Amino acid sequence: MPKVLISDSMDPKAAEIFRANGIEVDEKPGLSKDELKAIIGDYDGLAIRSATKVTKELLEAATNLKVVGRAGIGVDNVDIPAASAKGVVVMNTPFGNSITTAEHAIALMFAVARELPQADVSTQSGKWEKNRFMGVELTGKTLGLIGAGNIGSIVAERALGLRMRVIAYDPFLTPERAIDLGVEKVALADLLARADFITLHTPLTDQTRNVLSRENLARTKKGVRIVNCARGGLIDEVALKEALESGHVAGAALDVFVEEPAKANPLFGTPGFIATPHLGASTTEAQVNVAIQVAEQMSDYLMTGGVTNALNMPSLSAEEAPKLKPYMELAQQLGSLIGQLVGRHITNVAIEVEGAAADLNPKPITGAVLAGLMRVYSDTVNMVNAPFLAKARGLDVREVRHDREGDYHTLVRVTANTPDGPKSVAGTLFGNAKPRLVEMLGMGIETELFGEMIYIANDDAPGFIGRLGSTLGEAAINIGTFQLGRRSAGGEAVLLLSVDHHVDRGLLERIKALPGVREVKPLRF
Ligand SMILES: NC(=O)c1ccc[n+]([C@@H]2O[C@H](COP(=O)([O-])OP(=O)(O)OC[C@H]3O[C@@H](n4cnc5c(N)ncnc54)[C@H](O)[C@@H]3O)[C@@H](O)[C@H]2O)c1
Ligand SMILES: O=C(O)[C@H](O)COP(=O)(O)O
Repeated sequence: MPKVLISDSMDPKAAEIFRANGIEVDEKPGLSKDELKAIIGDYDGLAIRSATKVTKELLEAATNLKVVGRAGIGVDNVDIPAASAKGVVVMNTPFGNSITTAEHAIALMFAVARELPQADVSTQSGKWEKNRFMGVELTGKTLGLIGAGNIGSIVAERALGLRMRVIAYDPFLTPERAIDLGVEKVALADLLARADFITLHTPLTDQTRNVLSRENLARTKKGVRIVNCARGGLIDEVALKEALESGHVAGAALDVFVEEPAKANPLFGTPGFIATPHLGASTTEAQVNVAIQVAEQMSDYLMTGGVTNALNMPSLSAEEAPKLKPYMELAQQLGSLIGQLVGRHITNVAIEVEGAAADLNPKPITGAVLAGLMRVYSDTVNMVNAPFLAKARGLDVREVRHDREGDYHTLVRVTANTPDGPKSVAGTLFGNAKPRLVEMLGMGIETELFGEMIYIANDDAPGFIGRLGSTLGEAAINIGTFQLGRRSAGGEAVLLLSVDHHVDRGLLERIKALPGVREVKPLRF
């Protein structure tokens, strides 16, 4: 039974769903880094929010981990390249808390426009500072959105309802989408110069880090008010403090900080500054949404292989997964066979599908071929890390889909280009379920690929099979299956035999020494 650890506080619905899916679950929010590292090896899945840091070091200790599920959007607390290299799927719930976070941004915009938190503290301390708190209206003001994705779009819609004018800087926003949203797409410099309010809704990346840098803050309109419900690190906090103190920035409301938990921060105590402790997603509705989604997605993956909202693997729905499963098994076997036949000499690989296979999502098939192929480099390779490993090795991968149907109702062919020319293997499914090799190096041969096998290329000549049988018999090696393919009578032939025992180097040398043998390789599936 797979085991999942929930290491951040999460709605109880998550644990209920894991249990209902037959998954054992432990809820241990608030563990220290070392405590988490000490137990992570026991778990197949890790469900987190933003507090748990999934570092390379933690992943190294996570010897059984298959999936990290983020109940929320931002995954900057997960080392995705390290997870991918380890073959761990990372998934998030990209929509579950968008409305809630957009509402928090709007709430902070009002709060900063009318200094609501400051007025609350003053009033409750017995002062009646009616003249101190002179705010501004939102109506008619220009709101500058930096990032117009899921959350930014909802903020835009709400702001238009408040009769604001909305301009947006987002290099990936298409002109059509901007028209749909009712926003004006602008360059960053234009946004900085024109916005009365700026709200940030981008992930933290190398391109967005410090997007409100000291220089860019200086380019903003005097009296601008700034809201950040996206990520700390998008704004230079020290420069923002100075801009608030000088009065260039009239107010700023931040939900997120460079360092979290933000127990101390240069901005704390600065006039015009409002802080919330990363509450953007903290509503009952959003937390129920993301808990349900993450538990369902992780359960699908652990129990059926279905993949939804993964950041390092193509999606595979729970409906597709059972249909694709035998294909992935076949694809992995073909990749493994070609890898074992040609070793590390492959420069590029083509994965062709025809017949029924051509109607399927090709990505999982490609991933499975690469997972088999890349075994020549690493024993720990799987569908998640194989494409990354292939890329790192400079392997060029091509997917080809044929509409034609050949001799088989469904076929997957893998062709590797090597310095000795192209080498290919092909397989089908018997009864839509059982993988079978049907072609090898241009010759028809029909066999299952399993356990320990021996591949022999030889000259098709009388007496060879008898001599091979005797050689194996003398070594007490029992033959399980025996399949022969040949290009033409008396020409080049291939043999694939499964054996019940491990074949040592000495025996392989004796087979190689038999008359007519061109090549011998042990295979393992
Ligand atoms: N405070 C919270 O509790 C909270 C809650 C939810 C999400 N978030 C954060 O909000 C952010 C946005 O979430 P989302 O769901 O809208 O994400 P999204 O992926 O839907 O949208 C992000 C947008 O940023 C744009 N973008 C990317 N690079 C950019 C750049 N260099 N300049 C300008 N725009 C750029 C993208 O094109 C995209 O449209 C994420 O960082 C997420 O982690 C915070
Ligand atoms: O990216 C997100 O989804 C938010 O930052 C929410 O973070 P949280 O789950 O820690 O509240």
